[in-house]
Amino acid sequence: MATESDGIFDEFKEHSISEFFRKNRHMLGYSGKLRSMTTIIHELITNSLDACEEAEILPDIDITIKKLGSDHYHISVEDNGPGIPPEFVPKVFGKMLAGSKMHRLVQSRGQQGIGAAGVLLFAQITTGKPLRITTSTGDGKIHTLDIKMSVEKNEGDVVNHEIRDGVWRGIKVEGEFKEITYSRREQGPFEYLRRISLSTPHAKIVLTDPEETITFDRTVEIIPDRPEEMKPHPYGLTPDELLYTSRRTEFTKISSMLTGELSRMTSKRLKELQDYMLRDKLLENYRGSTFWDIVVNCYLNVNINQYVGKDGKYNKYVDKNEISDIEEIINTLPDSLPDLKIHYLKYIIMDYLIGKLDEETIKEIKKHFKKKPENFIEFAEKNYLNASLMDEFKKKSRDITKSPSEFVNTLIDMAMVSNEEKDRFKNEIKNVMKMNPSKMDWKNAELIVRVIQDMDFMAPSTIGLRPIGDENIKKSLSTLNPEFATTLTRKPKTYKGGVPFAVEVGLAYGGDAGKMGDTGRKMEIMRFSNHVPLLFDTSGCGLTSGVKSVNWRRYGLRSEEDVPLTVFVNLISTHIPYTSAGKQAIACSAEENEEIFNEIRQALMICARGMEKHISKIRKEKEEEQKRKYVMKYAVIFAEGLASITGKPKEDIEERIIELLR
Ligand SMILES: Nc1ncnc2c1ncn2[C@@H]1O[C@H](COP(=O)(O)OP(=O)(O)OP(=O)(O)O)[C@@H](O)[C@H]1O
Repeated sequence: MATESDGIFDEFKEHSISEFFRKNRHMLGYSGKLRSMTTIIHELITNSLDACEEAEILPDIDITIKKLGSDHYHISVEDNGPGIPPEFVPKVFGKMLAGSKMHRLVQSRGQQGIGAAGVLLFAQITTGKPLRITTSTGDGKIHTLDIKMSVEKNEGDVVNHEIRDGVWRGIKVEGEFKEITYSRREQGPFEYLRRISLSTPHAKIVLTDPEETITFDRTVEIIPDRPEEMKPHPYGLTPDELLYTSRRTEFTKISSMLTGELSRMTSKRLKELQDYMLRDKLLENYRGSTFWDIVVNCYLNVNINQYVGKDGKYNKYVDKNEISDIEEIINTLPDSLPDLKIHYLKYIIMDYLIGKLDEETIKEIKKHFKKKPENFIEFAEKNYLNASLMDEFKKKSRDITKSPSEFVNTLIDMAMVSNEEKDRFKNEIKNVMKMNPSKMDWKNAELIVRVIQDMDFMAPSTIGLRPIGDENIKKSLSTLNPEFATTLTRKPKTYKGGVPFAVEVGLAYGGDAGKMGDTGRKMEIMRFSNHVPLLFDTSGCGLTSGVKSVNWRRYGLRSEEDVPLTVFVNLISTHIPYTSAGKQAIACSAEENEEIFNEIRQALMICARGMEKHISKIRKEKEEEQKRKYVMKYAVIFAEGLASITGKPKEDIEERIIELLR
């Protein structure tokens, strides 16, 4: 019998990631002729800078752009980095989602493993030609490989491979591209390289464009320390990530995987983690029953369900006669229990009931319990619990007994949990910890992640982050010849539980700062992420919304339109939350990522205060100058008058008046 799905599924096919991007090249930034040109340069130069940074080499990068036809160019980018071993070249340039950076928590310009292969794909789909890669790791052999991409397989094919002897180290990528154009306009390679040289002052970049050779020389001779790799912080962990790690780790036990793969997870913390797991497993065991039921059935052994509705909430008023019931219940508490724990239990009973009692009754209760510790009634009045559900109890018990082992002991003391039960759960947890990580299941991953949230960990390490630094940003901004410049590098913080980031900002006011607009110079926002300039998708970027959220008028600017101001913002992180694979906008607006957004605002507002002082000082000086000029005009007339009255020389009087005014 024919079904509706017949026919539809005849067309069902699987596609490779390369096929996807062949059809959706705009997602990688290949849309529009100028943008495509800038994207090629961006992908290749950021790879060169990353490689040099990692190998601690001062980067020397040569870029040549030759025009072959109206939208047809030959581009070559050569670096003096560590080079790529020839066997990796087809993978780097012919395979998407392959690289050395995606799985590491290290601050780098690249993070996806798509860029280089994207360049090859673009050359191939616009000219049909391979990309030529010359590489040497400095071992005396220079390899030249022509690579094409087998799109269906997402693999690189070596079309030609030549080897010669020679002393050289680095990578040269050459290729022909169509559907691109070159211009020195704002979003072109020239401006991109100008900005990258501002944010990477230790790099020397030589651009030979169709007109001339321009050198963006290094302003700093020191190689910055290489960013350090950081392990993920427990707070940022999700069950899915934990499972993912457990399938890839080289550790053979879950316990050693946790201490080995996570930061701040010491063996002491690991022990604590197991205590928390025990607590949660015990509580989990009682899930579904109300606290009241547990208290009544397991501990007090008095049926008091009459006070509790099906939803676990108290459902009727307690009358005066029932007060004696409460007293009776409390009197049934075994004497053997430590005082503190008896009181704790009483609080909860009281909390529960008092929530529904009127003034009169409360007075009555107070009278009944007046022999008890003073803080008892006070506590019950202040903190009454309306809900007696298990979760509420859990929350409260966590607050009261911070330590999970203390809590478990309380449950045992209260006879709510037996020692055998505790040992059974404890063994279960021990076995989980001893298990091979490949055996970890979703349930255990979820339990571990949940209890981690209740634990105290030191904040994630941020030592691996490498800012551009105040001095370097100032040096860069000085190329704009501003009247005033200020910079600020904020202390590193973390977002989404554990990803380290830091914000750096700079303001340059006056001189060549700002960019030409219709009404003169206007505010210019220079966005950077991990030192890489972002030239496109300005309005969709959280860095822009951070800058725009500042009320600049409050800081002495008359408007944003007619001001010579350049705002420099660099976000550094081990993982930049880009909005797309094209990596030109960051998801860090107020709604998307409050932590980053607030840091940008804070940093800008601090810098803006300095700028405001400068602007008001300049304004004041101008006003005074104006006043002085005005008074001087009258000083001449005044001197003339005085000279005719006193008979003294006019010049002498004039001189004295000017002196006086000064
Ligand atoms: N010039 C180079 N020198 C040395 N290694 C390089 C160079 N270019 C690329 N690589 C290596 O090739 C890998 C893949 O590069 P690719 O540009 O595809 O991705 P990525 O830089 O890791 O991330 P993204 O896609 O975000 O740019 C890099 O991770 C790096 O290991």
